[in-house]
Amino acid sequence: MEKDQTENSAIHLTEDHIKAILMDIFLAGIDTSAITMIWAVTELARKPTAMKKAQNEIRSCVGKKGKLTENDVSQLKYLKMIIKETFRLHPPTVLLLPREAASQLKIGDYDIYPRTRIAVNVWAIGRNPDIWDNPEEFIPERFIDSLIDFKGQHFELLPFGAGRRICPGMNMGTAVLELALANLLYFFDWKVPSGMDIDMEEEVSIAVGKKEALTLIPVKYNIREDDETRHC
Ligand code: HEM
Repeated sequence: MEKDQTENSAIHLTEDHIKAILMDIFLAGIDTSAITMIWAVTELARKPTAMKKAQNEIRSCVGKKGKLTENDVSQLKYLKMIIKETFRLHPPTVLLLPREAASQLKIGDYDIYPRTRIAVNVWAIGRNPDIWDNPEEFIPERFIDSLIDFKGQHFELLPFGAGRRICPGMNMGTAVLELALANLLYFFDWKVPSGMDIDMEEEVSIAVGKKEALTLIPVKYNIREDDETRHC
């Protein structure tokens, strides 16, 4: 970045800018994606039918190629539903970033005065029974015929926020998640150790992750002779 700077650059970046950009990527970008990945695998481990369905989709798409690319991932419809459903139940930034009312307004029965700090509880919105059927249950299929997406246009599902302060790393975060999750599901079957219950307690912090580490046994998937590469 520093090397690309010239006298005539439209934007002049100092070393402090570069440090801040890197800090943003590490603080805002890594925990959130890692936490979402852990919740997705946790939910799938608790719902083996959904895990199997996702693996069938991925394996029949990749076939004997033995390698997943971003092009493959763009075709994986069920995987994308799993990610949406994970964001609904486990948005890592549960209260988004705080807002401040610029002027007097009314939200429902509440009068909000200027400069009031407002937190949007997207965790609660994602579990609101007035919006979602069986809200506590992990059901990726609920998105089959639904137009609801998480890009800030549908207020039922706001894991990345909305408006001018929407997460600028949304596309990168989603791409990383899709590719990493697809790889984990393609290369391994995941078993819950016998006699172990999966704990769902959350660890309250800026990004809300799983309190207890997730322990699963990976079983390497062997590509079969009859696996065909289908263009999915
Ligand atoms: C699963 C992945 C991610 C989730 C769920 C997520 C979620 C969020 C949320 C909810 C906000 C606040 C938006 C609001 O209040 O309206 C935010 C802000 C932000 N995110 Fe992300 N994020 C993710 C990945 C990333 C990545 C990969 C980067 C950078 C590489 C990133 C950089 C940022 C930055 C810089 C802000 C502050 C933006 C501002 O204040 O204007 N995020 N993110």
